[in-house]
Amino acid sequence: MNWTTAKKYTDITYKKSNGVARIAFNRPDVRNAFRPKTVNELFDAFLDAREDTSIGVVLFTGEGPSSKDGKYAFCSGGDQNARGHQGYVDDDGTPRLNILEVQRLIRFMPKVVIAVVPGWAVGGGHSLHVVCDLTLASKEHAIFKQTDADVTSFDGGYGSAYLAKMVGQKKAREIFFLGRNYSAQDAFEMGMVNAVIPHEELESTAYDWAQEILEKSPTSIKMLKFAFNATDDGMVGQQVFAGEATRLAYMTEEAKEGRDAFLEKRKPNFKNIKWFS
Ligand SMILES: CC(C)(COP(=O)(O)OP(=O)(O)OC[C@H]1O[C@@H](n2cnc3c(N)ncnc32)[C@H](O)[C@@H]1OP(=O)(O)O)[C@@H](O)C(=O)NCCC(=O)NCCSC(=O)c1cc(O)c2ccccc2c1O
Repeated sequence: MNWTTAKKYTDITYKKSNGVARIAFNRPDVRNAFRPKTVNELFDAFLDAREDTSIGVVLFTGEGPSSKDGKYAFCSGGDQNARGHQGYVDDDGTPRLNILEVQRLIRFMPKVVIAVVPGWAVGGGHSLHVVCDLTLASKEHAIFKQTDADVTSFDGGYGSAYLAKMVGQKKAREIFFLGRNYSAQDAFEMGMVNAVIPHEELESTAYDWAQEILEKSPTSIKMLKFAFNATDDGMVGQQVFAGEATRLAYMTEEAKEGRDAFLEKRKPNFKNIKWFS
């Protein structure tokens, strides 16, 4: 893996290598909790990865270990020190819940996002792994836990409802209502983790998975992602899928005839276009 720093940030790291982007929380001493600054940086990096046509897969992870106690974390959710009256308070004093915008960016980007979980995935950090397309977890250090009900928070979107699609209603309710710790193996058996990987091999395995995906047809991968999403995302899911279908339609001869006819101020001639079934 030959990572090159794509952009320098304060709260995250952002690197690229051979078609893969790597975005990582970089606040290991607070278990990679996110504050508004972290979330703004995440949004910026994910947007760059979405727009970079050389990138097909994003690895989303957490730097570590903590300099205080040597423990690893993917993310422990919203930084409780930054939590104000109505949300997580920005430098300008505005309260925000903008991690949900990052969730939507991950969900709707036409690229595969893999959560690479080296340690704790907790609260809003748990929800982030849920919204990613795939999750790989450290055999020794990954722990999954939902603390929302301990801190009067509730991710009522993908974090809970989509989790229930993944692990079943009873199990999802147990995860949220009891807030217990689950190992990588527990999470794998529930269906919310794709593979349990020895810690030392976690990053290289994630990179190998990314390279395997990059051997596939980009159009197939993005249409499949949007098709998987569509059944759970309602009209927005249909819109995102249809947007890509429109792009494919724009590439046809009949679309070019429609555009040219308008520009040439004539009636379009679709007579030679076949009605394939
Ligand atoms: C993650 C833990 C279970 C780890 O426990 P452990 O015993 O290993 O470590 P410590 O507790 O000693 O933590 C070490 C160090 O880190 C600090 N820290 C950890 N997590 C946070 C945090 N989230 N915010 C601030 N600081 C944190 C901790 O204080 C220690 O500092 P020292 O100075 O003492 O060294 C455990 O740490 C834990 O339970 N953490 C809290 C998890 C949590 O409740 N997260 C918030 C859930 S709510 C949320 O994330 C959320 C955010 C949103 O923006 C939403 C938006 C819209 C809808 C829903 C949202 C949402 O649910």
